[in-house]
Amino acid sequence: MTMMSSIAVLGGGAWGTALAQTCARAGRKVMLWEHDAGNAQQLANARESLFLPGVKLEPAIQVTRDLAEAARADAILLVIPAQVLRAVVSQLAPLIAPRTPLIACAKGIERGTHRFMTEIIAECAPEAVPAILSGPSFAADVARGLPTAVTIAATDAAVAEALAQAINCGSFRPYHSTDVRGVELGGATKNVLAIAAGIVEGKKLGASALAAMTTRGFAELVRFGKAYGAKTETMMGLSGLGDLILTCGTPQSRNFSFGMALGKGESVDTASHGKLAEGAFTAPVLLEMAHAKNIEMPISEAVAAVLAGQTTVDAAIGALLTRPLKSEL
Ligand SMILES: NC(=O)C1=CN([C@@H]2O[C@H](COP(=O)(O)OP(=O)(O)OC[C@H]3O[C@@H](n4cnc5c(N)ncnc54)[C@H](OP(=O)(O)O)[C@@H]3O)[C@@H](O)[C@H]2O)C=CC1
Ligand SMILES: O=C(CO)COP(=O)(O)O
Repeated sequence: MTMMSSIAVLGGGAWGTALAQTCARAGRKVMLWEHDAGNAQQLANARESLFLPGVKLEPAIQVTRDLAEAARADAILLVIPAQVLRAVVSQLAPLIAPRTPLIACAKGIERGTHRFMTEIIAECAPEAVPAILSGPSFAADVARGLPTAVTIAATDAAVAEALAQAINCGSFRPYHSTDVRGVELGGATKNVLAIAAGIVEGKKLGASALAAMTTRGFAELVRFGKAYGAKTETMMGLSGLGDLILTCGTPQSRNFSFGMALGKGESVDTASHGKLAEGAFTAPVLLEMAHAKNIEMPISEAVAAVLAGQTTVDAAIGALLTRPLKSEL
């Protein structure tokens, strides 16, 4: 694979801005594409994203609203919410050169179709090379250059390795992998579990309950992953267990803080406080996919039921605690 000297980042939200910073620090020529006029203006003039206030863009980052300009890059990071990925990749597909790597950075599964992020890329841009970036990494930490490790996966090992090289900058350390499904599935699933962990915190159920929830949540992630083709080692790595530990442990996670608000009695409609909590979108589709393969996921099921208004937080906790006793394994 040839050297990737230019990288486009689609999405000037929190994570897109942080990844643009990283790519610039890695010495790449960076084009940051933002669809919203107000945020694009803020990025270009104030050199700050509305989603990541206080972080000044590296001078090497150019901002554009022209998708065709961004499409000329050697590799493109797709840093937009999971549910809009299809629309953006469909617009992008006719503009890119064949074999351009398109790296999904969203953590979700498409509602309605049950498609993982790289499946959407393969469908909408068949000439591109799909890849996925995921792992324990808060945008605010990465943007400030704090040490972070993530995983980047593509089916071709050489592509994954070249992408990892291209975005590696001292503090931001990407491991490479060919287990695409394992990497994308971990990130999507842990967001739902982080909502459950936040509920535990919001209800003040204690540190022991939080550890139990996180561990039994990981058991659900592994069951789901095995059924959908993930490697066990991947689920035990950065994009699975690593990200689960991160987002189940701090209100810095938007999914966790969404759950915390629910646990404190806020309504589903207001609990996100206007921030993106991907797990809320993933929960119902995760459950449909679990049911399709008869996989038991009681914690995820409880989150989905609370979000759909089918049960209350208290009733869901009571139901989880009174399930019949069973073998741990
Ligand atoms: N923040 C983080 O720490 C991390 C986030 N992620 C993942 O990255 C993904 C993006 O998250 P994040 O950047 O934090 O979210 P933000 O809400 O901060 O930003 C989302 C960005 O996507 C844009 N967007 C929304 N709809 C569209 C659309 N239809 N077309 C084009 N752009 C659109 C938004 O623009 P606007 O709203 O102005 O329309 C905004 O610029 C999520 O899947 C998240 O799970 C992964 C790792 C870390
Ligand atoms: O995925 C993340 C960190 O790895 C970000 O988590 P939140 O989307 O919950 O903030």
